[in-house]
Amino acid sequence: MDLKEKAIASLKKHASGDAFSRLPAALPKASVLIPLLLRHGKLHALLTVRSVNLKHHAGEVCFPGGKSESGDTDETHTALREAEEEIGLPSHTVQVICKLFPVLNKAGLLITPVVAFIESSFTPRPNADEVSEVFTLPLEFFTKEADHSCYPVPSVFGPTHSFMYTDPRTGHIHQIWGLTAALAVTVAALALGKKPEFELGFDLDDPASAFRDVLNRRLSKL
Ligand SMILES: CC(C)(COP(=O)(O)O)[C@@H](O)C(=O)NCCC(=O)NCCSC(=O)CC(=O)O
Ligand SMILES: Nc1ncnc2c1ncn2[C@@H]1O[C@H](COP(=O)(O)O)[C@@H](OP(=O)(O)O)[C@H]1O
Ligand SMILES: [Mg+2]
Repeated sequence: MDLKEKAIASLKKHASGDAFSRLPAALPKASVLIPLLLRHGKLHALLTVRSVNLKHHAGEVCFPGGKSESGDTDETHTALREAEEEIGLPSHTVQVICKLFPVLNKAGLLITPVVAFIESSFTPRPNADEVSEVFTLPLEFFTKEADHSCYPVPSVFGPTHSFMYTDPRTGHIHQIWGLTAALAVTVAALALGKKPEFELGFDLDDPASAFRDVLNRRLSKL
């Protein structure tokens, strides 16, 4: 099996399917697309920098995504629609792999991560109202200790991870932290089948249990 097939097989083992479809319907929902691509023979992930003019998370690094709208058929539809709106990613060129476990953010938004492969040749067309920059980086970056730090402040699960990534293409230094870092670390560990050099915070063989526990704990406090 090649790198991409291995990643797909490994990610599919952790697909949440519709296991979370019976959660309280009233919870506001959002989706993020975690776009993976092959570049120079390695798995990469695509991230965006949010416009500084946005009301929430201005200037922060995040995956393409956003809130569910009434016309969306499901969480995957939301992720693909948002990615098309934000970075001009044509939905028909995206190979959706799976949905992962949803996470509840601090604002009480239930966020479903949708993992997908996009074409290596994709050229982003950022919508300047929402996205100021798009960049890709090797997925294995999120398994290394070198540019990683950890704060003892609870995030989605375990402590808050933070990474400083210097994009060799632009020289820009990006901080990737909190929710986005937690998702990136998870997908890197699952897709590469590799424990990070730092404490992951959950069992790589059974991440679903850890995510379910965290979600139930958060839901019980609502
Ligand atoms: C997917 C969102 C939650 C909603 O999309 P929208 O704002 O409508 O485009 C998006 O805001 C998002 O991905 N936010 C997180 C960005 C991030 O990871 N920032 C750094 C850490 S903040 C954090 O982790 C706190 C939290 O959200 O619980
Ligand atoms: N055309 C537009 N111009 C400016 N802001 C927009 C916009 N379309 C959406 N937004 C804002 O962009 C943010 C992300 O939207 P989405 O959920 O569609 O990704 C939201 O703001 P907030 O930062 O207040 O959440 C939303 O109000
Ligand atoms: Mg958005």
